[in-house]
Parts: sequence; structure tokens; C-alpha cells
Amino acid sequence: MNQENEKMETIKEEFRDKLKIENQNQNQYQNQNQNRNQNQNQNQNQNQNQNQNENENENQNQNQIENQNQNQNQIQIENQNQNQNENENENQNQNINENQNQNQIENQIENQNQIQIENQNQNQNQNENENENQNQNINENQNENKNENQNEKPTVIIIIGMAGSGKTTLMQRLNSYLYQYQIPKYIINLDPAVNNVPYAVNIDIRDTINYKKVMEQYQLGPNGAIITSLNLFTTQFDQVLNYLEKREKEVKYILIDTPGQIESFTWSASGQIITEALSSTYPTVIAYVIDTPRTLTPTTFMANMLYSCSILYKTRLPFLLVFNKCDICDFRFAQEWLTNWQSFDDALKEQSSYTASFSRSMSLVLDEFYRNLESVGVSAVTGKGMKEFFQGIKKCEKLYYSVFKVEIEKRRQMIIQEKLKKQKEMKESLIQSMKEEEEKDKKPKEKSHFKNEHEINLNQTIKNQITINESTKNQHNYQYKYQYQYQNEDDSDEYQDEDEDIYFVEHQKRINEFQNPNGYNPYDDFSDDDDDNNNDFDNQNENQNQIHIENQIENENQNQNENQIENQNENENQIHIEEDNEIDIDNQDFDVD
Ligand SMILES: Nc1nc2c(ncn2[C@@H]2O[C@H](COP(=O)(O)OP(=O)(O)OP(=O)(O)O)[C@@H](O)[C@H]2O)c(=O)[nH]1
Repeated sequence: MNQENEKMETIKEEFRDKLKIENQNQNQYQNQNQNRNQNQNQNQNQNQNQNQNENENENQNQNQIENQNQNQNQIQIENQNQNQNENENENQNQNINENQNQNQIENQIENQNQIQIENQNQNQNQNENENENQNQNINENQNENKNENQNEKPTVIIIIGMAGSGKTTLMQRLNSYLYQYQIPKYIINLDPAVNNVPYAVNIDIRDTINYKKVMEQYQLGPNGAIITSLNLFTTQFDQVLNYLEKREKEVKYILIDTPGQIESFTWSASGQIITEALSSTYPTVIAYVIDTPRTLTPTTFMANMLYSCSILYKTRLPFLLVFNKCDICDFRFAQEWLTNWQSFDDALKEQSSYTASFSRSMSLVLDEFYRNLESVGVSAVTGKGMKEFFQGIKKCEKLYYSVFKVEIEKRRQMIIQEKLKKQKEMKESLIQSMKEEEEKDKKPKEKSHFKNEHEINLNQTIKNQITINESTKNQHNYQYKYQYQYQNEDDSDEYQDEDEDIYFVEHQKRINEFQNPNGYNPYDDFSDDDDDNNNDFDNQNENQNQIHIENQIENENQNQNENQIENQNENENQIHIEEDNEIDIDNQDFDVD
């Protein structure tokens, strides 16, 4: 029993234990479950919470979104409204603006129209004023141009220089330089002996005078032929002046090339007549060309200066020293010598010849002369210094107007007064002789030894012939005397006195010859008894003779006029030939740098 009990007990205990364990497990399980549940709950709660939160959040979000949306919508709406408003406003504004614009445009158009009308009126007025002003300006310009044209005549550049100094080459260079800058020019060649002229010439002495024929015809050497050719050309120089006068408004420079034999131009009467005729009408400048490489020594330099000095005093015109061939050597040494006597003297010290001491003395005298001369260095071959050349010419031109023109005018006035004085003297002497003749006529008439009318008429014809010859000779004498006086202006006083004496002695001799032909006085033969008988007859004859004389003089004058007209026509024909020979320079090719 015990055992059973014990067994029972043990079973019970076991059972109990089991129960316990089971309970425990159950508890554990319960706990676990509880925990689980708790956890679940927690989780659930959490989830719930989460959900709740989520929901809340969602809600919140939703709300937020909603709110946002609402807000957005509101904003949108507001914006829309605003926009609408704005649009409306804008539209309104636009409308207003449009209206305003329309109004403005209308106003503007109106204003514009008004302004246009006003402007048109103003323009019309302005145009009228402008036209008036323009007319005034044109008139003023025309007047100014007239004045300018009166003042601004073409400048004559006479190129002078020793043989081989480069005058012709320089002329060619000047010609092409002026052509390059479209400056109109007129070119005259006065060298009759030149073979080839390498530039286009307007007037060429060779077209009028054949230098070789002059040599043959007058049996002259080259220099004499050049001088004679120039003299022959000068007799027609008034025609050259006529051509220049025609072209003076369109031409800026007149370039003149001269013969290489410098003295044939500068010291001949024709050279002087040409330069004086040109300088009394146009501003004239002498461009004296110097061969620079041949002037390197002080003595040759001084020789050149002496020459230029003599030309200056002969022509009495503005002077430009042109140191040519500067491509071979610089010309500054010459400028230094020109302006600084000391440097020239230093150069002379290196030479000890007689010419050196002569040059020193001359430099002391001439220093004053050439110190103020304009000088330029050029190269006719390369074209160097052309701008400076024309600048120098401009300065000389100013000098001509300010100094030389006054002198020329004075000299011209003196010559005119001299001529008038001579004419007056001639007139007075003629009046005097006429008075003497009249007084002689008033005296009782002496009988003519001629027996009949025919003889008296014949006598009177001879008398008339002599008188006509006398007057023609006197005219020639006067012309010759005038020409000679013109050519020898400086020593004219001496000549005039001499000539006047010769002239009056000749005149007296002829009167005596007439009064007493062959030493026989025809009036001596008549006695006083025949006076009464012959007086009426003499008077009648005298009247008839006077008419006869007058007719003869008229015929003589007519013949003279006819001759003059023929000569004029001949000259005109010659000039026409020259005009035809004028070359259209603008169409030519030039050597342009
Ligand atoms: N190197 C150089 N040679 C020159 C220059 N100018 C002229 N010659 C030369 O000098 C020589 C004489 O020139 P021309 O122009 O005939 O001199 P010209 O003074 O007219 O001579 P004539 O009519 O005989 O008096 C020619 O061989 C020219 O080529 C120059 O600027 N430079």
C-alpha cells in the first residue's frame, strides 16, 4: 500500500510537477502570449498608433495637402484672380493704353501733321531763306572767286641752271608730280637746241623756230643761234601771253624750261623781255637748279652762288635754290654753308689756293645775300624733295606779292611815265615846228620859180613824198629807239640823249634838204614884181595840192593798215598752228612714282 501510495504519491507529485510545469509553461505561454499579445497589442497599438499616426500624418498630410492645395488653389485662384485682375487691369490698361495710344497716335498724327505742315512751312521758309542765303553765298563766292581769281593767278616757275644741272629731268619730274596730284599746269619749252623733250609741252619754241636753219641762215654758232632764236620767238611773245590769259583760270602752275646756255636767257634782251612780261602779269619765281655733286668744294659752291646772285639782280624776282641730284649726295652741307658763314670759312681753311681766299672775301660780301634765300634739296631722278620744292615755291609766291610785285609795279609806272614824257616832248616839238611853219606862211609869199601848174604839182608831190618818208622814218626811228630803250633799261639815259641828238640832227638835215634840194633854193629866183599875179594862182594851187596830199596820206595810211591786218592774220595763223600742236597732256602716260 505504501508503495502504492508512494507510487501514487510519486505519480501525484509527478503529476503535480507536470502540472506545475504545465502551469509554468502555461504561464510562460500565457506570459508569452500575454507578451505576445502585449507585443501584439503593443505592435497593434504601435501599428495602430503608427496607423493612427500615419493616418494622422496622412490626414495631416492630406490636410496639409488639402490645405496646401487649398492654399495653392486659393493662391492660384487668388493668382488667377490677381492675374485675371491683372489681366483685366492689363486689358483695361491695354485698352486704356490702346485708347490712350490711339489717342496719342491720333494726337501724334495730328501733331505730326501739324508739325509736318509747320515743318513744311518752316522748310519752305527755310528753303526760301536757304535759297536766299545760297544765292547770297553764291554771289559772295562768285565775288570771292572773282577776287581770288584776281589775286590767285597761276604761278610761273622759270627753271634756270647751268648745262647738265638737270633742268630737263627736273621739268619731267615736276610734270609727273603735278599730274599725280591732279594739279593743272601749263608747260613751255624755251630751249630751241634741245633734241628730245621727255614731257608733254603746251608751247614749244621748236614749233616756231628751227634752230639749225637759224644757224645756217644767219651764219651763227650754237650760242648765237640760241640767242637769235630766242629773239625771234620774243617778237611773238604777246601771243604766248594771250594763250596764258585764256588758260590762267584753270591752270595752277606755268613751268618754263630754259636753254642750258644760262647766259643766253638771263643776259639776253629776249630773256629779260620774257621774264618781265611774265612777272608783270603773274607771280613769277626763278628756280635755280644746282648740280649738288659738283658743288661739294667751297670754291665751286661760291661760283654757283655768284651766278645765282647775278641772276637774282638781273631778274629781280623771288629766287629758289634747288640743289638737284640729292640721290648722289646729301645737300645739307650746302644749307649749312648758306646759313652759317663760319662753317663755310672752316671748309675754306682746308684749301689754300688763290680761289679759296677769293671765295672767302666773296663769302663775306655775299653772305647777306644768300642767307635769306629759300633752298631745297631734290632728286629729279628719284622724285625726292618734290613736296619741299612746292613748299619753297609757295613761300616765294608770298614774297612776290609782298615785296617784288610792288617793285615791279613801281618800275612799270616809271616806264609808262617815261614814255608819256617822251610823247609829250615829241608833241611839243611838233607843235613848235608847226607854229614856225605857220609864221613862215604868214610872211609875204615868195614867188615860185615853177612856170606852170603841172610843174608846181610835181614839186608839191616830191615835197609830200619827202614828208611821208620823213614821218615813216621818224616812226621807225621812234620804234627802234623805244625798243632799244626797253632792252637797255639800265643804261637808257645815256642812250636817249645820244639818240635824241642824232635824231634831231637827222631831222634838221632832211628839212634843209627839202627846203634846199641840191643846195638850190627854188624861192630865190622869184622877184617881188610877180607877186600880185601869182598870189591867186599860188593859193589855188596850194589848195589843190593840199587835197592831193591829204588823199596821198589817206592812201598811205590805208596801205599801212592793210599791211598791219595782213601781218596780224599771218601771226594769228601761226598761233593757230601752235594751238593745234598743243598736246592733250591728260591722256599721256607719265612716270609717276
Ligand atoms: N643721279 C641723278 N642724275 C640726274 C638727276 N637729274 C638729272 N640727272 C642727270 O643729269 C644729266 C643731265 O640732265 P638734264 O636734265 O639733261 O640736264 P639739263 O640741265 O637739262 O641739261 P641741258 O639742257 O644740256 O642744259 C642726265 O644724264 C640726267 O640723267 C638727279 O636728280 N640725279
